[in-house]
Amino acid sequence: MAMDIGADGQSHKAHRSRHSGASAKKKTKARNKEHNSDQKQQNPKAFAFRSNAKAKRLQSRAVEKEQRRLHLPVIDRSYGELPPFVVVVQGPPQVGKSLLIKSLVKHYTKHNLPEVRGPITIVSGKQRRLQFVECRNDINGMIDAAKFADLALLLIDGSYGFEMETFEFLNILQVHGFPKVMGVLTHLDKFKDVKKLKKTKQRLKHRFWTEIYDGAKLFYLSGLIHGKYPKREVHNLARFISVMKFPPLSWRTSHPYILVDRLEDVTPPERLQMNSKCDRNVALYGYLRGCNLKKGTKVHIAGVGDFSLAGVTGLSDPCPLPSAAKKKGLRDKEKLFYAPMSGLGDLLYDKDAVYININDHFVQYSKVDEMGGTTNKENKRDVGEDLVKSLRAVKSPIDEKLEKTKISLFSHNGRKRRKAIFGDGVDHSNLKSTDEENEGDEDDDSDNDNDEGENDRSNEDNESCSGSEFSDGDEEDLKSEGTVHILYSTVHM
Ligand SMILES: Nc1nc2c(ncn2[C@@H]2O[C@H](COP(=O)(O)OP(=O)(O)OP(=O)(O)O)[C@@H](O)[C@H]2O)c(=O)[nH]1
Repeated sequence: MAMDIGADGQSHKAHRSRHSGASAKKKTKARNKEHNSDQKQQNPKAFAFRSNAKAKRLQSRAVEKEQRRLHLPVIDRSYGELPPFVVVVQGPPQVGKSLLIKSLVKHYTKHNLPEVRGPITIVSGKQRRLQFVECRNDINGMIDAAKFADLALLLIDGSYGFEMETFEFLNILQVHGFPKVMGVLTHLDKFKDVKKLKKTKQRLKHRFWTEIYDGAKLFYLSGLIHGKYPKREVHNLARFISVMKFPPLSWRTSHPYILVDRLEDVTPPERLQMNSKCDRNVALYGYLRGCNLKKGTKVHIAGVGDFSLAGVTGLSDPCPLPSAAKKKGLRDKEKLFYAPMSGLGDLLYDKDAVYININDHFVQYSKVDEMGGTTNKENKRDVGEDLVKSLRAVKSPIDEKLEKTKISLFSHNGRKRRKAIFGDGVDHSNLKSTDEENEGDEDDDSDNDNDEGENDRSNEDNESCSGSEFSDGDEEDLKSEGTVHILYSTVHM
């Protein structure tokens, strides 16, 4: 035993640490803990990873970085306003493709789409336009869609599971550069059991991931509300599409291609009359993507064949991006759309005409009383109203009527009456004699009779020549006299 002897001569016992008992145990525990933690904090990076998932993530990131370094950077050659991105909606029959496009169009434009036909272009943001296309369910339709899709929305019937169409389309996408893909599960309202629904969602998600890649986005549409997808879910899906990035696909950036959203047969009618099976001239309209298209290059029209271009013309943008960049978001006025094949907005463009479709219940005519006058105060007939009414009741087109018309240059009767009526609704027959003018007054009455529903031939003629004042009797007279009829049916709107 050691003994210290102090200056005062007293001896002190050295401290003996306790080896047993509660306090000894406590101390040993604390010492061990300290020792362990010291070891842990020694440069943890120098040793193996601690979290499995984290290591996996780090590794895949490192590989990705390495791959990016090995590849040439993708150069986006596009300049100016980008053409709309194409969103292809694909899925087996009756899965809800049309309904989804209608819901998305309604979300973006606040307009109801009567039917989905051809590409539908909409302005979805200040810098972005989208073109929705429904993918046909045959192999050719899928191949075509894979060629122009920037994003493919794969619709899957959740209550049924994956179907062949989805796998086929995925395989086709593989060989076309694989654009962005997003899955959408529908018909989930058919599950009554919540547990089963949850399990099915999980199962389908993992199946989807094995087909595409781990973490591929799968969207759930829980069911229908008043025959439409819930607004909140459509809104979320639309947000995803709006912020999605579309990296350029290398083959596409080096080849010009057009998704045709309108076509028009511009073959001269005379050529058609001579031979109904003659070669046609067709004008195709659409946004040019990829690179520049030159006149004279050969083009391939999917499903039709190879052709040489007769000409290329730059047209004004039918669905331009909003110009002012002041406010955040889009004002309602700027939410534009263009869907010439679907009849959205009841507006249809043609090369030389614009057709406006107005539903019957929006059109109101003032009533015509039995005496032929209108019931309004001034007792005047509106020229425009007559014009529209006569056009609505036309039973055969003008070319058919012209075919039936006979022209004789010399009249037997010296007292003939000429009337040249033009489609602008104005009677140009100012050369009438006085007695003819009197007859004209009578004509007014008989014309009104026609309006009340007489369906004889002269009535048809009257209607076609838009604003004519001929009565039945007069028409017969004219025929027998062989007067030349000049009919123009141009309508200025
Ligand atoms: N219960 C239920 N019905 C749905 C759902 N989605 C779509 N439908 C219905 O399924 C039917 C078919 O919808 P469409 O949008 O015409 O399907 P589609 O894929 O365009 O059909 P095709 O053009 O024939 O291939 C419609 O009657 C929809 O109301 C859903 O999530 N739940």
